[in-house]
Amino acid sequence: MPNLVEIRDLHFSYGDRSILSNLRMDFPRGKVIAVMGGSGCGKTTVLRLIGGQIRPQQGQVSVAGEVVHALDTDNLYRLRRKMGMLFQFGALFTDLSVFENVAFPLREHTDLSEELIHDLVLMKLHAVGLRNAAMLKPAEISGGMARRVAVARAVALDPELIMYDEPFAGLDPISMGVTANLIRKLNDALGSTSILVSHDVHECFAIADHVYFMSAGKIVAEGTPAELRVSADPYVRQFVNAEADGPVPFHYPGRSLADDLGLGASA
Ligand SMILES: Nc1ncnc2c1ncn2[C@@H]1O[C@H](COP(=O)(O)OP(=O)(O)OP(=O)(O)O)[C@@H](O)[C@H]1O
Repeated sequence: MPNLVEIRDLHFSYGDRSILSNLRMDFPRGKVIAVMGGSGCGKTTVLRLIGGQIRPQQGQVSVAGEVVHALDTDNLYRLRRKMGMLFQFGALFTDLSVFENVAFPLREHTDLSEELIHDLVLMKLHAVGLRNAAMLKPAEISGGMARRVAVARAVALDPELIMYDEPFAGLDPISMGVTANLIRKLNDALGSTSILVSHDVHECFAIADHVYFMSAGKIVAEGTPAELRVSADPYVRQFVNAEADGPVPFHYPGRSLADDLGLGASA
């Protein structure tokens, strides 16, 4: 099957508040796919559905041919071992060294010997350029370096699927570029599939094979970065050009300013 992850006819709500509706997405093997959209449009919710942390009310998510929410707990854990996740802000365990942070998933999910864990951790840290920082604590490294450690931890188990939730948030432009290149390089070196949730048009367009744009829980546009750069779609234009107003309004919906100022219909 060419797609590692497939989402079909997916509906999800928190209580009676609809978050995602009628979602259809493909994540082909070996590719880096970006999921972009404004705050609160449901991007993280998509990642949580893929990881099986929450269940859809309708439709399905399949990963490597298995329907995620149809699995029992043991099989869900087995499937999750194929997934690496970099959480928003890539939080590290502050009281563990860089080495121990990357070793953590290996200790949690495998019975590998201490010697093998040592070598695997150093190889992952080498891949992100931080082998020589192994013994430092998170407080002793920069924010950009910390993000690279979080990337090394996300790929510690050589996952088939790597999910990055806002990997560029809070980084300076140079660290952003470094992190983006790393995501692409690791995806290709490991032969994995990466899903990149982000607001950052520049970095996503630089490394993604395919981009989905979401708004209010729906896919409103998709394509390769090259296609989207020349798209006339107003939503894509607004997002790519970072315009305050467009199909996504700047103002929270409600009464007009004239009404609030008591200026009446003539104003
Ligand atoms: N546990 C929850 N209970 C109720 N509503 C929630 C819960 N988690 C998220 N939401 C709501 O679901 C919507 C989608 O959230 P989600 O985190 O998927 O958005 P997002 O696109 O990832 O946003 P951001 O880019 O700001 O992280 C938001 O309106 C949020 O308030």
